[in-house]
Amino acid sequence: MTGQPEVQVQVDEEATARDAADRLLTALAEAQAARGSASVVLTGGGIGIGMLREVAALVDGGSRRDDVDWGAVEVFWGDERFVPAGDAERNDAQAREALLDALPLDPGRVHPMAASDAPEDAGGGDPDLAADAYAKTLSAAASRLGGGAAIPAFDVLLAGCGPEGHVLSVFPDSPAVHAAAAGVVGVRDCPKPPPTRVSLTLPAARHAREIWLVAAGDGKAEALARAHGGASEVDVPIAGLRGTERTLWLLDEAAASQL
Ligand SMILES: O=C(O)[C@H](O)[C@@H](O)[C@H](O)[C@H](O)COP(=O)(O)O
Repeated sequence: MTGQPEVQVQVDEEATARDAADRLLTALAEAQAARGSASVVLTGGGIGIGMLREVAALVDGGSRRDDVDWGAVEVFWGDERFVPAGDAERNDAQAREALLDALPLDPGRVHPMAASDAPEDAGGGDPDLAADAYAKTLSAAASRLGGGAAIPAFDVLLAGCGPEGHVLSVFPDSPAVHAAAAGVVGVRDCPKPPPTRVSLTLPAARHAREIWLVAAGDGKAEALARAHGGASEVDVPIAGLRGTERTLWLLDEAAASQL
């Protein structure tokens, strides 16, 4: 597991999202060159989706379009809002609108978390059932992509940061942050609406080769400083983000202002 994160700072949120997009295209292309496949874990939130729009701008007819063999990219989610399919609140709905629907992805390699109105045997109706269903999805993928028996060695896991240091749908001193096992959990009474979600645990996220925390705005500065200063992951969950090969914080000047 890597030590302190590598921090890269851009002038503002737009530049941070563009930098993250440029880096993601390079990382996916490098993963495919090295291993013949590439896997990315997407997240939600303003900059999590904003960077996907920047990827779309880079690949839309531009020189970067053919950098990545999109049919060989595996797409996962680090967390999802447990609402009906197609609900605009869903992270996968926002990702599809921002980027995915414009790419020649293999639908069989795009792995959304269950919607609340999915059939029960597909994880619908209860966030714990959805978590169990996603754990099975990850286990099947792990056998194809490599990594531990249950969790793939994701090439890049993207994460945002809340003002109190939450990441994915893992909040300070919550049941999810105390989940010691590498897995997927149902989240209830989430402080950030909508209240019911499904999320990877921090130990599951730490299977990723690279974890990129992408954050902007002075509202994140204190949490980032606390995490960088040694706070526990229970108190500041972003402190628990450590990739097996690299941990990268992509920040704007405001978010980095207290480091
Ligand atoms: O589903 C979600 O809401 C995200 O997974 C969440 O973890 C988000 O990334 C952070 O809350 C940052 O969101 P902003 O970038 O909008 O501040």
